[in-house]
Amino acid sequence: MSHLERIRRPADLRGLSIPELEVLTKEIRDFLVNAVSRTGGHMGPNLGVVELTVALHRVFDSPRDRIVFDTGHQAYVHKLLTGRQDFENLRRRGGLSGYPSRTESDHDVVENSHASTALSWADGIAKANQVRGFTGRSVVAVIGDGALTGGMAWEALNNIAEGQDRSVVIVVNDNGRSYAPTIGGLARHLDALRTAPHYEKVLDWGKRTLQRSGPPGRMAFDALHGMKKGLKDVIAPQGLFEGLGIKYVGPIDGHDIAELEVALRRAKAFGGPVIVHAITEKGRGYTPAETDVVDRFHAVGVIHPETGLPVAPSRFGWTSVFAEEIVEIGRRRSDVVALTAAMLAPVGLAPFAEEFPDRVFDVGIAEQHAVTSAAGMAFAGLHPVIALYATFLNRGYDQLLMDVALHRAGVTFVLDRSGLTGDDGASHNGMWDMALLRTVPGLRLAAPRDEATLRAELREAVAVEDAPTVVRYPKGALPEALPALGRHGSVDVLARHAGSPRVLVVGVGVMTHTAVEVATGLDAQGIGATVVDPRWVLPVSADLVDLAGQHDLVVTVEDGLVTAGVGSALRDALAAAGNDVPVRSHGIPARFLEHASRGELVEEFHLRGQDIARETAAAVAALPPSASRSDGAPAVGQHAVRPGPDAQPGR
Ligand SMILES: Cc1ncc(C[n+]2csc(CCOP(=O)(O)OP(=O)(O)O)c2C)c(N)n1
Ligand SMILES: CC(=O)[C@@H](O)[C@H](O)COP(=O)(O)O
Ligand SMILES: [Mg+2]
Repeated sequence: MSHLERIRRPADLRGLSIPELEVLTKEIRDFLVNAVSRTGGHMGPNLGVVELTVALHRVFDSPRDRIVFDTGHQAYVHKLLTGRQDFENLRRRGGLSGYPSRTESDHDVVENSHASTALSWADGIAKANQVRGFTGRSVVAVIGDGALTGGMAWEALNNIAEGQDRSVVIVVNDNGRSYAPTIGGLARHLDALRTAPHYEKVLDWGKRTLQRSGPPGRMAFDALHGMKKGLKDVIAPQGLFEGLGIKYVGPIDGHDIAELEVALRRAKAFGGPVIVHAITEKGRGYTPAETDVVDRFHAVGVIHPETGLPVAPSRFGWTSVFAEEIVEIGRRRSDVVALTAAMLAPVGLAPFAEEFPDRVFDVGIAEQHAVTSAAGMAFAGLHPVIALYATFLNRGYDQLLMDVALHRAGVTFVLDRSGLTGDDGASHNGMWDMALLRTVPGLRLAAPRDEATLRAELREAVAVEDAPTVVRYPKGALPEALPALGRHGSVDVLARHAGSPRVLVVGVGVMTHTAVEVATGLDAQGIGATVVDPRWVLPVSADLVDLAGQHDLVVTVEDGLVTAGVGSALRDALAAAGNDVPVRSHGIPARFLEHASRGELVEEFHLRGQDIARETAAAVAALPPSASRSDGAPAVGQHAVRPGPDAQPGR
């Protein structure tokens, strides 16, 4: 039986010698490479925290001492050491979550995978321990150098510094990268601190050499030692943290368990706020990750463990289309600039950065700052395009509302991973953007259905200079092209089936493909359905309201919150127009979703074409006979016009 197999709980670590621990860490790395190669997941981040996590669980007494992981993507080792070693179904329905999960273990605290929150969690837990009289308990927050660039982290540091009698141990897991190398002044500061080992070595050399060379040498060393504070502030300027009132311990070799344990025990004994600065290597111990220049295997799909190469080559997807089109736009528009929150490559901005290095800005994991900085850029004559994953825009909602929209700033938001993403768990689904953005006055949101509409709607978006625009699309591969048969005003007509009563099926974005399947299913039952794509889905256009009002039943299908998305907006608009045509909305339920595949969630929420067709047919059968508003001929057709090349966003 391996050392790892004998670890059932953290206490089992404490009897191991350093040589045994070294065997254990090798076993853990081998386990991670083999397991994550089969399922996909966060390989690099977890290979970088093997020794750190072992040391943490040897020094602290989880769950009495709470250990909080920021973002949570680097908690696989923590799971292995707390009784969870079945990674067969990692990130799959019924298997382990890719993030901490309270239902899996009482060693887990934060399930949210949005970065930069751990210090605030730790501050809150420490305060609660104090108020409740729980003495002798430590709270540990493990935060990456990337997550430390998030504003929340600094709000928390400001507060943690106030609690000089609260034991908060902040472990900065500094591997110098988010995906790419971490940007900004903080990164430079951490770099400076990283050089500190040289500072200590210089001082040791001074002690050994100068003091042995007689009075002149001793005088020189005394002068050097007298300058220690000054020198240290120059060579190893931990003033930033100690100036806040937070003791700084480090930098520590984050792969030396003995050194880590000495530092962590010092920090634990300190009894107040303390930072342990651990220098780690993302992807350590696995050559394909160590040599990966893009992101050190930050997040991988299923790969060959020997080579690290993907088993299935990645397909040309939504992100690739955006990556191409934004470069084309950049060539035509010198005022267009791009912003990313530490995700340049994942959101598809690498080609833009390659061609326009002075017109792309990586702000770190700082979405709030990105949004308001973009408002400043727009005010000063640029057209910023902020590319984010949809779920991370949640963090910049107030800045979008009050800095961009209030000032009618022409800023374009490109939201990748919108809708159901699935395997990354509850906080990664891009399910809230349309519900949130419905509330923003003046904002216009487009949801392309295929490559052509993504290119067209992106071009239309950057042409708007007096309001925020949003273009949102899902994760992964592009669907087939879905050309329009015609247009009803600003609304694309995709399919028309005669029959009575008449149903209007409104598809939002990629869900228009499902809408077409719904109409086909209804047609087979003699129910006439017309399928439309509003393109600019929020605010709901007068053309769509007009069209809906001519039907006997309206069905909407969207990859967003069913309670507050396009369907509910259309229902409200029809009511405001005095039209009582029933509207059946299909979308994502307003609850937190367990990790599963996108397909499993689509099926669970009855969002397949056949599901919606079946439910719609039942609704039609229940319509009162008087409901029919016409002879069943499709309401569109006579008004249909060919779509213009770059139609203006719906007003
Ligand atoms: C608010 C937010 N924005 C973006 C992300 C995407 N993201 C996940 S991990 C990561 C990089 C984190 O870097 P770091 O904190 O240094 O941890 P490491 O992966 O290096 O261990 C990013 C940007 C996120 N999870 N949350
Ligand atoms: C933890 C985090 O936020 C990212 O690493 C995310 O898991 C990546 O998602 P994709 O794999 O969809 O790019
Ligand atoms: Mg990092």
